[in-house]
Amino acid sequence: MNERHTFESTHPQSSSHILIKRNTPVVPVLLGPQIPRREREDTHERYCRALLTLFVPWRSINDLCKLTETWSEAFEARKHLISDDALRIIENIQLLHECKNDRDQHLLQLIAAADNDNNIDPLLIPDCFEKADDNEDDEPEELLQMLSLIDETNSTALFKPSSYQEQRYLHDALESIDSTNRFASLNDCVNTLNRNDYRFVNDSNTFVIADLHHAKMIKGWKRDMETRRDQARNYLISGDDTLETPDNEIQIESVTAQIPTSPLKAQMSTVLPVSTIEAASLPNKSDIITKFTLNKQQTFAFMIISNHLDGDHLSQNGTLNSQLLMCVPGPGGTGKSQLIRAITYYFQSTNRCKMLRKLAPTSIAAGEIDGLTIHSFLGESRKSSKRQKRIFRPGDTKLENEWRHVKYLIIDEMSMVGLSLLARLNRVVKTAKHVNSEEPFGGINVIFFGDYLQYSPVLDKPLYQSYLPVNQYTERQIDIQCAQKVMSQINCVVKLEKQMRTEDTRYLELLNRLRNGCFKMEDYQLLCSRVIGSPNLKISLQQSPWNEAPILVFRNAVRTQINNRAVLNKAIELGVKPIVCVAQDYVRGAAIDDSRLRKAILELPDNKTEHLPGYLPLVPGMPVLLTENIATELGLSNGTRGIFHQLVYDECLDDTQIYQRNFPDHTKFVLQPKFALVEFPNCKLDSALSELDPKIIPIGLSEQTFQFDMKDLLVGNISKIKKLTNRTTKISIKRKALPLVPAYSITTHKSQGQTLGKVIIDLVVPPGPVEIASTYVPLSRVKRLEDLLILRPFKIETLQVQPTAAQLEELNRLDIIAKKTSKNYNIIQ
Ligand SMILES: Nc1ncnc2c1ncn2[C@@H]1O[C@H](COP(=O)(O)OP(=O)(O)OP(=O)(O)O)[C@@H](O)[C@H]1O
Repeated sequence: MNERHTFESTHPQSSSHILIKRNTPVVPVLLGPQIPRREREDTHERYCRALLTLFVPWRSINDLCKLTETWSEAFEARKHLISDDALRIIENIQLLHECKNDRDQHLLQLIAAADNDNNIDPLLIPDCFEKADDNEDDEPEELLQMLSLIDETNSTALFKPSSYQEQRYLHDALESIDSTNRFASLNDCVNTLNRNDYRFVNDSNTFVIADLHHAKMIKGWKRDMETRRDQARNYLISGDDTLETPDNEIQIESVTAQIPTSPLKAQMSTVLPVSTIEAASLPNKSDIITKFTLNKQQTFAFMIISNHLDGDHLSQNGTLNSQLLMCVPGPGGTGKSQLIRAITYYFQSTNRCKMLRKLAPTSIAAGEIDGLTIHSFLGESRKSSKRQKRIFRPGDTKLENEWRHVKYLIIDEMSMVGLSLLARLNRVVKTAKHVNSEEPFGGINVIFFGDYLQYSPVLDKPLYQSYLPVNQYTERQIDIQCAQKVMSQINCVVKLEKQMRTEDTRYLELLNRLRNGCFKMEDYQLLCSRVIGSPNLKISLQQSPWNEAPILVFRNAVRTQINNRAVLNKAIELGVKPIVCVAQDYVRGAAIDDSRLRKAILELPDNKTEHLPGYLPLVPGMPVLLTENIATELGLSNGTRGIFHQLVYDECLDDTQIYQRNFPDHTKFVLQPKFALVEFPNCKLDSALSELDPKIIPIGLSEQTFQFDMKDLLVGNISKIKKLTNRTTKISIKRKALPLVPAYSITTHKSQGQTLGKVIIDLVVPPGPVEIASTYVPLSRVKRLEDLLILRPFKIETLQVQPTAAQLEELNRLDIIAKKTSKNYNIIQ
């Protein structure tokens, strides 16, 4: 029995807590932030404070540190009170910090070994490698106090774009849209709006005050959605409709001639743009090729994969590796998604859908192919901090169950997959499969789809990145090299070249020249004929269809401003009062009192606030984008388009003065929204939620934490600035808001992978590097030139960007493998 001690009766926790002294040695794991490093000057004070509170007996703060002492003086003065045992623990804490350097050295040896024999055991590489100093807490109280010392008139720029050119760019982009007639109602009315006698209708059907019934309904909807999401995910992972797979269940794979009959399965497999499936008996391969009207190249790829699945590859050319590591590259619109649908249908119709896993780097791309995001298998979500990452170990039954039956892995939108992301996935799959670590993905067959000339991954290196020697190896560098090795082993390539989306051959040829870096003067002239204001262009942006066409821009700040204007313009057209939801921001659980800080944070573009907007203007019938993955499995993810129907909110009084500058005087600010009802036409819910129409989804408040740098707000205080230079000026903000933004304008990045009806595109690129994707992605979203308008005159040079050397090298490599593939599989061509 361990020794137990009670607290004194005056101790606040005396009735609920006791102290236990363990008889056997244990390794304590401290919860909370890590103990700061001893040797760093900027963290030494915090180091002393942490050690004093942990190792020196104390009852009140005065026992630890006098008012006149610094924490390091207090620590020196009380060090003798720390026992020898405790001093050893302190040394071990420091040792732990130092061990991280040794670990790096160890990783260096691993990569050297990997270079020699490509034999990295995934279990030897740690799952989460954190830079030791990354996660030290900020001191918001101190920073907020400093802010209160600053004279408001001294602190000018609250939110300023990084450079003059950038500022200029944002200004010019907005001016160009303002000079069209797109927001004519807003411009005409701007004076009327601010006049007190102007009458707006309060739209009480759309904006409804919450009551008890709403509170009850939102709880029920949430539960219902969660159950349906789990069912859908379970089906996508295991092909089963049941929620749990018991650990000890013996799984027998049977191949029967039955078509899946579950309503969920039927519902998940109906996304067929070409024709509908009404299969009564098992179709053979040629039936599927006909059903999906696959072209020659699509058919070739389909046959390679389906033959491999059926074991027919063994009878092919004996030199072929039995593991299929395939790549299907193709420009936008060449039918990659269509081919994936046909492959999926083959797996389904032969009752082998458990063997196929479809993943994509973004939730929108995953939704396109009825797949899941790569991230959802890595245990990393946007919400979870580094410390909350799921750690995968061999023997993790949940992990093994998730991958038990998977034999084929489709990875779509490969241009957006980074080397480091691929390496992490490779490691997870190897751990799950428990098999020979030499084989990429533990022997699973992998098929990559995508177009390397489209947008590349954010904060990661593209898969085609060639090897660059580095001085110091980190886990990231090792990851990158592992993934490069995987990509170098691709053994089968089928290129898709026939354009299936674009109907306008002249425009198609223009797009091809653009992606190949040989854009001509006549192409430029053709595009110029679509610039708004061109003499022969007789269109009005005030009227359908152009008043509904999304405006594709490069910068989030421009997108936000255009959206605000578009919503206000629509409100005026409808004669309704403008309504704006304001986010609720907190620092350490408390609302922000300082009005400058509050305003500055609310005005941040939503790409800096974990996609929760500070201001969300709303008008009935407006297009919106969801900014959070509510249920990717049900087609409700970050980037999904919807139509706003209703807002339910609590009435609350607040000082709205601080928001007023951004919106007209008559705007109503909603500070406590409860939920919004949004129609998502492509949502995969099989039946309507209780009391709602089909496809209407309630979107509740979301909570996210992000960092805000107070430097710009603090610059006025010269005397304090020195103190700040050596430490962080960032504070953590917790925001509650609806995860929705208006979708009148979207960024070009978000448009990748979508076919759009009519679009208005800005082709003037912002300061900074330009890649082919910058113009190719937005221009290739439409089927015909006449579906496109260009916001303002642009330079031909923007469209004469060449593919990078690394891109060209990889495209050539894939070309060579494609030729070999064609020879090896000539029987099925
Ligand atoms: N074999 C086919 N028969 C008929 N229509 C097809 C075929 N292949 C593709 N399509 C149609 O062409 C359009 C573009 O196809 P898809 O979305 O599959 O291309 P993609 O290569 O995935 O494009 P992106 O890279 O932009 O996502 C779609 O409307 C699709 O239905």
